[in-house]
Amino acid sequence: MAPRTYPSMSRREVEGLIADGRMVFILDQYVIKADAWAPFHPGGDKAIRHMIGRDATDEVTALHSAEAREQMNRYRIGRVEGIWSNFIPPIQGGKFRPLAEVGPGDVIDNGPDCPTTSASSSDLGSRPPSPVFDDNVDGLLRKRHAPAGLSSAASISSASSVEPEDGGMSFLNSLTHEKTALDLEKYPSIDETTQANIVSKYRELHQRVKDEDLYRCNYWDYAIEGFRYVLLASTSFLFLRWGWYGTSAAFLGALWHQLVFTAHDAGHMGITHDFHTDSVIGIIIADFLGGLSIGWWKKNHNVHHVVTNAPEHDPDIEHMPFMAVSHRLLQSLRSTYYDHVMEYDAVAKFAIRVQHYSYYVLLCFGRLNLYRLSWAYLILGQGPRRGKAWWHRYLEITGHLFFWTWFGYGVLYKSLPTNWDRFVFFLISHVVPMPVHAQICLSHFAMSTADLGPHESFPQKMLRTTMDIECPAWLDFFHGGLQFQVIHHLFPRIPRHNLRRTQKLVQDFCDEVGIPYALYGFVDGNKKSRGDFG
Ligand code: HEM
Repeated sequence: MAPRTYPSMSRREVEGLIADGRMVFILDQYVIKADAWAPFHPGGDKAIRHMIGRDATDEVTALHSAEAREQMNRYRIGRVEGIWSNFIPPIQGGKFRPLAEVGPGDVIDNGPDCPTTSASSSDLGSRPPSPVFDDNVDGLLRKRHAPAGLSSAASISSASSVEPEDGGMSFLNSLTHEKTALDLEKYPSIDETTQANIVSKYRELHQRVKDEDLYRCNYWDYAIEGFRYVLLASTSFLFLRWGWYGTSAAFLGALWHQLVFTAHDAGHMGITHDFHTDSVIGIIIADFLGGLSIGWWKKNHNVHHVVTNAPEHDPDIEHMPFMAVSHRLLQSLRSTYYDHVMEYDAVAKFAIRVQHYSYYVLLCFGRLNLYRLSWAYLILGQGPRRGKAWWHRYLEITGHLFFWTWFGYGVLYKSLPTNWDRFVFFLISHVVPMPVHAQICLSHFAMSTADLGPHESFPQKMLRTTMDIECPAWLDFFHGGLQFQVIHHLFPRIPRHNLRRTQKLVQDFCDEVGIPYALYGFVDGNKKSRGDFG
């Protein structure tokens, strides 16, 4: 059968479709209209919404299987010529003109009516109502220098006396501009040619990753993980039997800490690469064994991967009123993920003032917050109700009933003699996995939260907003792949045990295109995240 041809579409025509409410993005020079598919999309609609009006080729390639990519061809409606100049998606505040608004004398072409050369002040002027450039909030609190070789996006200035009340707004805005300027200075220019070159080298890198077979999962590595899990579970069980309740709880906590890593791999389809198989693995580990919802996690995490470290869009850095990792959160931003305003109220003012002390304490109770979010997700049916993932919710609910039967009834109620023992067991088992929360925060909290505009390429943004942790290979099991967060963000479906090999290729890529690669020791990374050591 002759391949189907598609009409060439101008940028203005695409704009008109988006103004009419269509979910349109660019993929491999084709215009994709995803409206009909969105209700069935396992990745949810928000991930797609953040790509509207953009060339989503690299994001889509990173997050999908070859079969899903193939499936997208069905939604082609046209093609575009040359380098696509990204719009700011409507969900991020972009404004679009309906085609009807064009008068007879107006030229409709694919020209760059969006600035493409740099995030200049005129670019700022055309942006959504809230300012969008910034750096970390600890910039408000203390002064430190980034280690040599690392972007000064992460370096911080001092202004501990700042009170960002209404009168502080202009200060916050000027800080935003200042931090953005720093990023623009330290990272390659976001002009069209430079970014196109980075994209082209990134695609070559991806080809090298495939040529070196780095997507192939070595199941033996997971057999070793499985052996570790069984060892931790049996040790916990034996100590429970012997009446060593605290020790038993600690081993159970250690098991949960380790299990999260494999749930993360499965959530990204990074084990078998089969959507259903990896989903079931994820549900068994997260829901049946851990009492958490992998569906909630995926919904949250998918958005995090497409808008990493954007204060108003990325749920992974939205922890108001308890913590703020960007000064922009000190102005009651509206979260597009949660669809509500993250108030900078009296509670937030107090909590954020002491966040460098409360940080680790809050992390100790991170798991309790995950229960809350998981239940809300399952009870309110926030997951996909149609499409290939419709049944996940029911399996997850079964998983939660199973979890509370073995843990709530079997361990806490039946095996422990007193309420005090129950309380201590619960506390220890839930605090011991705390390092996983620190490991998750570590990758992003100290990195830039600036928005350099719609023309920054996917690879540059991932490298600017994410850091890796240096550790010896024998400690990889403890970090569970999260130490290679940069590599993971560039290629989320690569199996965890291949990330160390991929790191070398990424370092060469960074050297070639001149993007700093943020690599810290575990302690230094923590100092940066917490922000006031040293
Ligand atoms: C018509 C367009 C699209 C189609 C047909 C489509 C299809 C799919 C399919 C079949 C999956 C299941 C996993 C797989 O087999 O790879 C999936 C997952 C996913 N998609 Fe899309 N997709 C589209 C657009 C997008 C866009 C624009 C984004 C944003 C970058 C996106 C983000 C995701 C994410 C994050 C997942 C992972 C979901 C999970 O495993 O829970 N998709 N998509």
